[in-house]
Amino acid sequence: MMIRHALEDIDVHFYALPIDDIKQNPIWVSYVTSRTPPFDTAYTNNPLVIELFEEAGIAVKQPPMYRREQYSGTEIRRRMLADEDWKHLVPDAVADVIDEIDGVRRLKRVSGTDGFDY
Ligand SMILES: Nc1ncnc2c1ncn2[C@@H]1O[C@H](COP(=O)(O)OP(=O)(O)OP(=O)(O)O)[C@@H](O)[C@H]1O
Ligand SMILES: NC(=O)c1ccc[n+]([C@@H]2O[C@H](COP(=O)(O)O)[C@@H](O)[C@H]2O)c1
Repeated sequence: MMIRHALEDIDVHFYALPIDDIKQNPIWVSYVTSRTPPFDTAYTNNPLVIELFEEAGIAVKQPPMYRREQYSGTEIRRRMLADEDWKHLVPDAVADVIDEIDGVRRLKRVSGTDGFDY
């Protein structure tokens, strides 16, 4: 929903296909291609995904990282947990969805533990 809203706002036409993590690397590329229209290039920076697609003979392109120190899911979640500013790091549509679903409170709740801090 967040990706869809953000891309609609900048008039990018696309469709998203949900693909499960099947946790079986040897058949993962076959699983992906069985659920997608034909494609000749995969775009990713994920080392495992690069390896699996290249092994299967599918071309991979790696988009250059842009201001990675701040445009990072890990960094944005850290800011949410620390009550620091984060909305300027995501598209407006994404911030709206996170607000609508009370996302920061939910993140704080699921980041807790049921044990001691050692
Ligand atoms: N700053 C960035 N510039 C360009 N591409 C990026 C950037 N951050 C993530 N990507 C790419 O977007 C895709 C999705 O990345 P992902 O969802 O793992 O984001 P992430 O910020 O790495 O999240 P997390 O910190 O939770 O691992 C990957 O192909 C990744 O390489
Ligand atoms: N065996 C598997 O289920 C398997 C293998 C490789 C990647 N994946 C998933 O595919 C996705 C790849 O996304 P990115 O290329 O955007 O990192 C990730 O969610 C990753 O966990 C799953």
